[in-house]
Amino acid sequence: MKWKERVGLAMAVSVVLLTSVLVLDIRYASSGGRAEQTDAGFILPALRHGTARQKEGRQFQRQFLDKQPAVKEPENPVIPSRTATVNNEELELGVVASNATLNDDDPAAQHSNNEQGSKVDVVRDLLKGKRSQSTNDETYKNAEDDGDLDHLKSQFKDLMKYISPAELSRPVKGNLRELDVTVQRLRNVSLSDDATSWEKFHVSISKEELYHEDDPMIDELLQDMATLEFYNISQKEGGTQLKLVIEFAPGGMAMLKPMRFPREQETLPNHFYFTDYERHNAEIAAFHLDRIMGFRRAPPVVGRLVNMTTELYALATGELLRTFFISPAQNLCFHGKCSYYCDTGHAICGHPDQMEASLAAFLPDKEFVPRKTWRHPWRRSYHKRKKAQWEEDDQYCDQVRQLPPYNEGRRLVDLIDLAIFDFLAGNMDRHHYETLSLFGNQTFPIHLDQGRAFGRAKHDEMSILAPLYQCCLVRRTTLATLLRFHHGPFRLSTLMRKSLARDPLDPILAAGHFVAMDRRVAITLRVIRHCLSRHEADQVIVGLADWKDRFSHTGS
Ligand SMILES: Nc1ncnc2c1ncn2[C@@H]1O[C@H](COP(=O)(O)OP(=O)(O)OP(=O)(O)O)[C@@H](O)[C@H]1O
Ligand SMILES: [Mn+2]
Repeated sequence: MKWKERVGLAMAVSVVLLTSVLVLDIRYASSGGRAEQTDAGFILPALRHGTARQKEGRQFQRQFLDKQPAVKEPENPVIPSRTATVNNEELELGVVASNATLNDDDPAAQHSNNEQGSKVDVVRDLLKGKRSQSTNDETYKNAEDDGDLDHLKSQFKDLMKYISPAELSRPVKGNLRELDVTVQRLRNVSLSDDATSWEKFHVSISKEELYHEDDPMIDELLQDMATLEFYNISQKEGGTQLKLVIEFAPGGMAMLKPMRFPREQETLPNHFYFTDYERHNAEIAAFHLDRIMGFRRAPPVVGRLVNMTTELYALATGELLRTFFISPAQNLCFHGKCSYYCDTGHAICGHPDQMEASLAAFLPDKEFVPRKTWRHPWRRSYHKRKKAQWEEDDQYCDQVRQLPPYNEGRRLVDLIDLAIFDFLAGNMDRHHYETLSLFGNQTFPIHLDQGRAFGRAKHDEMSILAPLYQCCLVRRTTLATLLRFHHGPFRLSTLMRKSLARDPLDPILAAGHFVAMDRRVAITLRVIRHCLSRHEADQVIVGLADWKDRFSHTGS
């Protein structure tokens, strides 16, 4: 035998021996624990169950798991859009584009647009009254940083006559008449002394809001979700992207959305609103925004740094478990099973096994408090070439106003609140909404699923405001809130920064989003002003007559 052949033979023998050792190790492990095959190979059960074999297991995965046979092709390749221009088509606007004749010198209006010459540019110019001058972020510095509050106050003076000056300095009290109509009352339940924060949350939900302003129970719930030990995890059925249902030992559940990308990564330019990734930080920020706006219609959400080894892998079973693997960079990853982005090419990976996530408090069980799902009248087409009717018909709102439940009561104006909330957050993904059927139809829509908000800080998606500019309808209290955000001294960006600072994963948003929110407040106010230039104030501002009555009596 030649020297080269001998070396070759020796190497072949050692490969065979090494493989047998590996196989034996796995067999051994599987007799004690539950070795499971993943898409990318085997993972030692030691990782899954407790700490005894954990160190050894980690060493094993470091050494070998990335050397397993090549991973499968992604099961679910995402088909990219063919042309970038389709995006602009989606952004076409109706009534604002054709009618806007607004003009003011709000520096916040001078926003940039990456898509030169798009239809959105046209709308922006119309709203602005002249071509945007600046593409520089400096333009949108917070006013309080500049000591420039007087300048802000000089704007929208025309809108000030619909609110009282006191409403600029503190959150407005909505006209919440039925705060005492609660789950507790309608279901006739009482709480035990050792009730969990979830139980307290559930029974206190009212016909008007999910939780009461300043209720300390919400902080308790956030704290619990951020710190309590996970007891069980499973994949959330339904929905398009991966979500986990977390159960905590004392009872109580949360919906987990994992972090996929750093905060700075924006919606990919070729992604539609319906192919965009969900962002855990968007869920967190949207909860804070909803609360700051005084709606309290979004379930509480908190950020948490999750240990994937001990908190996820150790508890995963079945199909979910089989999707865990170690990446070539030695990070622990998994992808779960769902219809979008649940494959090896779009796996969620830790550093090496630490992962940020958002945890949203579960609403009460549907058996206990049933919910009704409604199709949103301003739903987008969710198709890369088709448009929805409202995108082409400026009179669309006239039809909606005829239909129950939009023909009477609060629902239509609630959807306009929701549109303003979504516009501030940049969320285009509002296809359905839910209400608690226990409370009938005259109750709020729950603000659920904000995972696709905060995707583009420099882009203002005007079409999100379609319910506002097509119906020309807004609650007086929402107008007061927007004016307060605009005038300061605590502008929306300041309030958001302060509120988000309490989250364990702060900073939650990249800086550009704070600038964007202040800018969008001003844009929304200009749209309302535009409506007021075309319609009687009583027709536009809901609750104006009531307030005038009260104001003339009390003077406050
Ligand atoms: N906090 C919650 N408590 C109870 N159920 C919830 C909660 N959040 C969401 N759900 C339910 O789970 C469903 C899916 O959640 P979500 O909409 O956030 O995920 P998604 O993947 O974005 O779904 P989709 O792709 O359908 O938009 C919701 O329609 C809702 O019925
Ligand atoms: Mn969604």
